[in-house]
Amino acid sequence: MIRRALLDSFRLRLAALFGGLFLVSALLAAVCLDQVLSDRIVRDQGEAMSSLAGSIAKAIEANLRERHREVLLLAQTPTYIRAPLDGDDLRQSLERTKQAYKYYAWIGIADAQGKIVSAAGGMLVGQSAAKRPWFIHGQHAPFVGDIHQAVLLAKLMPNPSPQGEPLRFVDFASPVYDPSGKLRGVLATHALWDWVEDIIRERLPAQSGLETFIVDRHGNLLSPFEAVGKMQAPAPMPAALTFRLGPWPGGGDYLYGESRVQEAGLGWRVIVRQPKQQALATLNRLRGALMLLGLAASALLMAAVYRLATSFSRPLEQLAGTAQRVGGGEEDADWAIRGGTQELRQLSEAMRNMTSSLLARKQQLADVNANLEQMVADRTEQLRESNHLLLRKAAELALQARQDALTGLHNRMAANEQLQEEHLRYKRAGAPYAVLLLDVDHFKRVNDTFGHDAGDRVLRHIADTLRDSARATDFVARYGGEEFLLLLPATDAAGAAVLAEKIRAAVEQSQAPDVGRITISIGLATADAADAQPEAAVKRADLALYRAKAGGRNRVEAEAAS
Ligand SMILES: Nc1nc2c(ncn2[C@@H]2O[C@H](COP(=O)(O)OP(=O)(O)OP(=O)(O)O)[C@@H](O)[C@H]2O)c(=O)[nH]1
Repeated sequence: MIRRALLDSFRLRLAALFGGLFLVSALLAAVCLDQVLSDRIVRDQGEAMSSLAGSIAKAIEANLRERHREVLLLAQTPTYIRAPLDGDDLRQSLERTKQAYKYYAWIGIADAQGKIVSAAGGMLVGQSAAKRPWFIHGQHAPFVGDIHQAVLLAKLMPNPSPQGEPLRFVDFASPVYDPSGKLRGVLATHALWDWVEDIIRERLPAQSGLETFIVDRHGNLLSPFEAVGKMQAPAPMPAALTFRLGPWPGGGDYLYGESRVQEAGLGWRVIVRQPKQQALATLNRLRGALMLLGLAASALLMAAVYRLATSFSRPLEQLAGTAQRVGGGEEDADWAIRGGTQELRQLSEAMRNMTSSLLARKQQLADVNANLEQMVADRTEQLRESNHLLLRKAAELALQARQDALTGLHNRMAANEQLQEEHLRYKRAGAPYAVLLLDVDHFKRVNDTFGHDAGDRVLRHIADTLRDSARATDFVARYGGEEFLLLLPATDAAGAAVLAEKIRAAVEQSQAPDVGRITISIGLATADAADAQPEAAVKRADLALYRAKAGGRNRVEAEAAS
């Protein structure tokens, strides 16, 4: 998750992209540079080695030339031309010459037959040099002999070399003539090979890692001694070349420079070599330095890009944070950003405007919603009131439907419903009920005599009287025309008869409006277990009423006993 978050970061991605690109560029540049530098370094190193070889060759040449000239000049001095060859003058000259140059191992003179007649330190005097090359060639012309091991001198000279290196010499010889030009003898010196070694040492520090070889014209190694006879020298380079990078006979790759010793026709070559690996060490170091430089520069660039990207991304993060706060309900969040480019400031301004616009619309919507809610509440209240009114009206209507308009008593429909209820209660609980059916006597005459309105008033008077006489639990209804019904719950026939008589008497004794005295007839019946419907009791009460009418009116008549 953390890694994903890191990779998701704008600044890290940008820094990695630029750092990576730079690193790849640096690597490509390093590869190209490597090729160029590699050629350049090989050339410089090769030329340096060639130059070193040249410097050594020149020093050898100069020395050879000097020794050669010294012998030549000595042979032309008067002492050598005129003095006896075995005389003191000549011997002293030989001694002085030997002492003047430390590498002279031997200096002496042989007569025309090759017999050594004088020498510094008296060495080899009396011995024959007739077969020595220096004598053979030196009779005719100045001679410089190739390096050779001591033949005659070896037995006479101590060898200081701890490695057992034999004494080796380079011979210089010159013919000695008398004033008439006749050969008197041959003057010769044997110079120790050490002078060559010293020249090399002077020019080549021991720790340089460079090796120097001297090769004769036959390709044989002359120096160093350890390599003589064990190592082969590479073939001479073409004149156009001064150095070469390649295999060395016998193994290994080397960079080596070569120079020829031009003096005395010896045909020596001086070769300075270095293992290829070592020669290219500078390149390797340079390569490492370049890599390090590339890496360091990449890291620096990444840091710089990271800083730059941070300055770009921080305002964006600020905007994202503000957007989150606005989303979370902080409507007055500040959209201002610190720093950033013109485009980011434009974005910030646009976000601020968009938020303001959205918030204004949200407020409008809230207002509309609030109005709507108020409207719904108002409508609901109106509906509730209408409903209430409707229910009240319905109740009133229901009441009216069961009320007699003239007397205010229950009407026939209400009486029938009440009878049904009471009959069910009777069936269920066994509580008996009684029914009184009342009819105004000769009511037609009232109407006829006093008018219909007076008749109505009489009916209202009788209703009042019934209301006053009956118990609160009794049900009084106008059953039709001038006929009334009383339903008496929990009342037996005797109780009902008492009430009926009380009512009858009350009506008779009352003064009806306009009319004065008025009477009523009453039929009485009680519920019977055999009654399937309450109408049966009403029917029986009606029969009793009929009998009361027939019996003379103003009386109570109970149902006939069954
Ligand atoms: N004023 C008035 N008269 C009514 C009303 N209902 C019925 N009547 C009258 O009551 C009279 C009933 O007369 P009848 O049925 O002949 O009986 P009666 O005259 O009372 O005679 P008996 O019942 O035999 O004593 C009729 O003339 C009806 O018009 C009413 O609401 N108001």
